[in-house]
Amino acid sequence: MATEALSVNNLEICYGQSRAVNQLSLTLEEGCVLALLGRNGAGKSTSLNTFAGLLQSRRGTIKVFGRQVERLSPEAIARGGVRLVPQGRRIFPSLTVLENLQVAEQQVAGRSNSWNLGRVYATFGRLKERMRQRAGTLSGGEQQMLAIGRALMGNPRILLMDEPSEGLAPMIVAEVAQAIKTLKADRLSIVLVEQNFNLALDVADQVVVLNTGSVVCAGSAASVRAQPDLATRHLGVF
Ligand SMILES: Nc1ncnc2c1ncn2[C@@H]1O[C@H](COP(=O)(O)OP(=O)(O)OP(=O)(O)O)[C@@H](O)[C@H]1O
Repeated sequence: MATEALSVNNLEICYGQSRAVNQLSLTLEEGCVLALLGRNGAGKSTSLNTFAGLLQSRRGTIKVFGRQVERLSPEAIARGGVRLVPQGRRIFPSLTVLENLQVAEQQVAGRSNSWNLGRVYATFGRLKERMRQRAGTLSGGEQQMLAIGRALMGNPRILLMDEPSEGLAPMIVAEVAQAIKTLKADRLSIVLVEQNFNLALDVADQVVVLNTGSVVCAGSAASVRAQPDLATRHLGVF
């Protein structure tokens, strides 16, 4: 039977009195990619930040490999194997590639520390070539690889990726897609927030579409692909 990596049930998330996400439920199976899609302001980043413990939900549960985490600190959730690749990358621009990776390194007690510098460099050859270069001088695509590499150095079991294709040229988006496929082949479980519909459908197994904080469609990537009008209605894709 498939193992549930992340299981979210009936989540409600508010900013003060304003409700950003309502009754969100989803299940991410181990080794799969779940794409969370929707227009600007749909509630995607809010949901992802809540899964990472950066925001507190008002209602609902979040389970990571069966363990309830919605009241834990971001640090405890990260130690439990959940790592966020934040929107805008948030690397340290004045540090080198190597230093960025080193400061992100975290040994996790009780779990095999399967990610290290060597493995990150083997996955992203470009980072190895540029390891002495200041991160702020990397191209957008390279910075995205570094942001993913930093998350990997924390030995995640679940990666939460917030719009990794943002601001990247199509050729580089293809590289990001390839990287996601490589990580999936390594059995990482991934929630991918995207506005790039084609990238999301290329790599995802499951798709959840949000509109103004509510789920308007959920299903396999194949079933979403078979509903072309959905993209126009909820995602602004023409
Ligand atoms: N810090 C905040 N305080 C108040 N409201 C917020 C805050 N952050 C987000 N919101 C609101 O919550 C809703 C969901 O925003 P969110 O950033 O999650 O959307 P998104 O789907 O990630 O959009 P985008 O693709 O533009 O990042 C929006 O209406 C937004 O204005």
